Amino acid sequence: MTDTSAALSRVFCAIDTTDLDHAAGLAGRLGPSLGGVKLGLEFVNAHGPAGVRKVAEAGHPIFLDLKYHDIPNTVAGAVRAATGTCQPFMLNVHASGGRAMMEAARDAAASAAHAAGIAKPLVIAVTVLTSLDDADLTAVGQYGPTVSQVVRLARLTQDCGLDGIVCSAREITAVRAACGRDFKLIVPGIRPSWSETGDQKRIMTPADAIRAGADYLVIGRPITGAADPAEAVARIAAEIADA
Ligand SMILES: O=C(O)c1cc(=O)[nH]c(=O)n1[C@@H]1O[C@H](COP(=O)(O)O)[C@@H](O)[C@H]1O
Repeated sequence: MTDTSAALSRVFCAIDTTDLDHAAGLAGRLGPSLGGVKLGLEFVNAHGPAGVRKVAEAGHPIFLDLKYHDIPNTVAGAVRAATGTCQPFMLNVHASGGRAMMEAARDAAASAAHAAGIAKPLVIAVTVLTSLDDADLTAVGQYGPTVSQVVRLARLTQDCGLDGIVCSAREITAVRAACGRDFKLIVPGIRPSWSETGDQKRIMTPADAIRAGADYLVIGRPITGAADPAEAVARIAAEIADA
């Protein structure tokens, strides 16, 4: 990849904050080529759908990251409500919520988007959080290397008719082999060599993750915690463009 605009279009910036003005201002400063903005539990619990709509005024597609994990009826209701009020480009559930829950989420997103006359959001499923490693999985009773659990949940997600998954860059090759090229892979746990790891355990650099086959990278603190977030984004785009 040689074009920095194309590189930037693969990046969703995770804006995890309770400060509405900061979030909206940051979204406006990150440039029109940015793939999108991810808003999650911290921001949405503080500001709700009205806050999401405010940040969306910057013009970026919104990844609504609320990681739904509940009984099918409850998740369907949440997805229906969120699709109408937040009009996200993409939203997520936990794959470990199971088949009926994922199918309910898929159908709710489609029917709510149809009713609102908007495009159906991509519905994706989180496999194994990037903050977990093999030992953490074993501690919660899930044995076997993390990659096996990710591939198992990726196959189930695809079989339920969802659009893709969230996984770490380390599982991309195995998931591509199992699920093919068209299944969307959204990849957090991205750490440029110049950034701090923090609570993430399964990490990779932006360039290596794109090289491995990620569709979108989700990057938060390396951008939002930088002295100059726009400069950090430009640096990441240049690294990806060189990949
Ligand atoms: O679904 C997600 O977005 C997600 C899944 C996952 O396995 N790991 C993960 O880090 N995320 C989110 O991706 C973002 C990563 O942020 P940073 O660690 O600051 O780059 C956070 O907002 C997380 O909530």
